[in-house]
Amino acid sequence: MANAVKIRVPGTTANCGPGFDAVGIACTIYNELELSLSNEGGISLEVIGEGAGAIPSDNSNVAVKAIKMVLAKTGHNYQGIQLKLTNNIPLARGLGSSAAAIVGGLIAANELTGNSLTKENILDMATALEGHPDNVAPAIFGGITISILDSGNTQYLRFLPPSGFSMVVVIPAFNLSTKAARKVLPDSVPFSDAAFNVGRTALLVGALCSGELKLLSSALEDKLHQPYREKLIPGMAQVLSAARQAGALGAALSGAGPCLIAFTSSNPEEVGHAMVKAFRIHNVEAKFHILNIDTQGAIKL
Ligand SMILES: Nc1ncnc2c1ncn2[C@@H]1O[C@H](COP(=O)(O)OP(=O)(O)OP(=O)(O)O)[C@@H](O)[C@H]1O
Ligand SMILES: N[C@@H](CCO)C(=O)O
Repeated sequence: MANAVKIRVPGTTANCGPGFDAVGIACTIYNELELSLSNEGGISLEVIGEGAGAIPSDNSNVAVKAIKMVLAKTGHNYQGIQLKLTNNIPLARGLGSSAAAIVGGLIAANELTGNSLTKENILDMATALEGHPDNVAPAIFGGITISILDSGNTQYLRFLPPSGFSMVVVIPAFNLSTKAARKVLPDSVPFSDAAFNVGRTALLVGALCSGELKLLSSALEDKLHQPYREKLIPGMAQVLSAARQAGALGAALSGAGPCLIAFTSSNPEEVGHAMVKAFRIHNVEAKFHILNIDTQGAIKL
């Protein structure tokens, strides 16, 4: 058996309202991925926690795809891939579970093959596997990231806000795959909706950079994806409104959903309970986590 490595990767909330496919925040909820590579044998997988019994143990596993991508790129021919996943990030809920698996797989395989890839190489590879950079960038670098694809390369900016806030993530008891949540999006949008989002996204980044958090109320508004995804999440508008009424600075869909996220600087418990109650009125059971910004990104343990 070749040496083994353990990587911890944060969950992430993407879009943050208007910043579709571009803005993401690393959150203090973590998965751990332990990898061993050997010359013989196939794929073996142990999953503890979220996704146990549901995550595939063959080549369709996104962590395995990521590991194989590194092996191919670095010219290694290991046949044995032994994986142990300890998962806290719920699957297909909008907290970047697939990004965490991809980033964990890429970084672990890079560690075991001589660390020849830079974090920027890892970001490009992760974006190629995930399809968009907004979850993988904060999972790698921590903090808040703005990331875009430019001629096949991922450009990113990472920063931390000057003043802290809590994120209340409400997790309903049903899955929604990103694939399904992207299918409901239109091919084109009215010019006025695009302009609406350009302004809100600029305001969002400015508010987060400057600490002018009271601007989040308007800065989290979106017309590019949330209105189309609302039909997939019973009670979404009412839950977001309940968060604001309970004192949140603003609220939005987390990633592709179905989690909803509220940003608050004072009373996260109250906001969480109000959101869960609003979901229950629509016959959706839910629980909430109070998360902060993870500043480290993926690390070797
Ligand atoms: N720890 C894991 N190991 C391997 N595969 C995983 C793991 N976690 C999630 N996946 C795969 O990723 C899929 C979920 O990805 P999807 O993009 O739909 O949701 P998400 O990443 O949780 O949400 P979002 O992208 O909206 O934040 C799962 O169905 C599973 O196939
Ligand atoms: N930007 C992505 C995030 C989910 O992976 C989306 O909204 O589809």
